[in-house]
Amino acid sequence: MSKYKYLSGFGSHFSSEDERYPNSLPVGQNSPQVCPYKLYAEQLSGSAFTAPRTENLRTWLYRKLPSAVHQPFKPFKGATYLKQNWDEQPPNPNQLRWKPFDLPPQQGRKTTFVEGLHTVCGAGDARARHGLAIHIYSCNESMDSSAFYNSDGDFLIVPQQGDLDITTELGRMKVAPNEICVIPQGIRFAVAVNGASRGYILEVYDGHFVLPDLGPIGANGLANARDFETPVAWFNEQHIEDFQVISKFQGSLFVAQQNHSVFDVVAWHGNYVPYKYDLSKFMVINSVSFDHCDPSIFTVLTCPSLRPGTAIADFVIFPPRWSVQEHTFRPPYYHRNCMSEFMGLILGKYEAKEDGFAAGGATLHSIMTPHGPDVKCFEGASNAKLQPERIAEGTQAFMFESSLSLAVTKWGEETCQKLDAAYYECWQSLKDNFEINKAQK
Ligand SMILES: O=C(O)Cc1cc(O)ccc1O
Ligand SMILES: [Fe+2]
Repeated sequence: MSKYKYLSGFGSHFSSEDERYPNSLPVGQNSPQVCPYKLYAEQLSGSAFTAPRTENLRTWLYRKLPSAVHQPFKPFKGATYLKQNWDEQPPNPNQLRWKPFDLPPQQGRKTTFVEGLHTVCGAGDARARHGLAIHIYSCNESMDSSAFYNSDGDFLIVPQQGDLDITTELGRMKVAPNEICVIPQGIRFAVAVNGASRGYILEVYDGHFVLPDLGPIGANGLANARDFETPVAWFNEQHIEDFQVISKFQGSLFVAQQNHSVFDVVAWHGNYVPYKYDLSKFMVINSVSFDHCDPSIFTVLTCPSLRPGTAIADFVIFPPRWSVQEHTFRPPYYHRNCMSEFMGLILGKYEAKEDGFAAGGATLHSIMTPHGPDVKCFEGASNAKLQPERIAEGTQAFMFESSLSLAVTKWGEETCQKLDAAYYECWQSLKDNFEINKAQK
């Protein structure tokens, strides 16, 4: 039997007990004078106590020891390239493309998920609770007797290579490439891997991810709430004497020692939870008449700003689908955007650029930076016979789209040595096809 069990739904109020400990959840109240099994009650708040009901997030944890039982935090020196300093480099308005980011070297010291966090770009300040960061993780070692939590915001994790076996305070989940997970602010988790693993992380400081409104689409479609999966309660019965808790706080990492595991939650209830989602379950909506729709139709999750309809960050995918538009240039249009567009590739090829944009790599088209299909894509799609066509079969590209203007770190621009200096060339041989013929005059 699989060790992974999930509760289905998004934004639900769940209750879960480790099946080995029935009746561990208090009935009818949160703080009994003495909890079942003499557990400690601890509330984890993901919103202000007074947030409106629709946004109010909290979970009650029933655990062997409260989280407060730990030694003082000290600086953690293990993750050299995790940054929240957006002034390392001068601003760069160019189209940027990265070749696949390195996996850790096979020889020598191994790297855990936390040690392998590399910040590529970002904006804002975790202290002001506004902004975001985009990281690449690259690791080949499981976290052992340690856990990580992010005091600064939520992590949306997009594995590109290697399955992640994630133990959280609320339970265990397996997240494979073409699946994603969200670990909300404060929730402790440990990542185990099997071999070299790599992926992308969108970190948001402002608030939490929600499903986009569907407007005229109606009550169903895009990412359906029932397809989100939250792990069931599980605690590690093994006693661990020497456990390290690593915290990201105001952009820096700290570590505290404690004589018990953080994975000691026997039961919990609430709506502030980690979850995973299989991208192949996305119900694609698109034009069945003419023209190319804006990519907002492919939004899986959004972290809204206070400005209506304007996201701190959207997580958008480009899934396999039928393309059927008539008298239409079907690939993405040429464009300039008042939003930042960071793209990654999980599998296969991206239709607007079949060459040069490889799985495990990335592109960044910053605010107002012009971009669009390369020459090959333009020529091909301008001359293609328009019949129904299955596109992006076996592929999955995604975009983190943000209303913030993102700065690239020194690691992103220099140290990683993956920037493709020739990227701009993909547009240079686009011809001026302008012609005035009789029919148009
Ligand atoms: O730039 C990109 O490739 C992403 C993108 C895709 C699309 O279909 C329309 C606009 C857009 O920015
Ligand atoms: Fe774009």
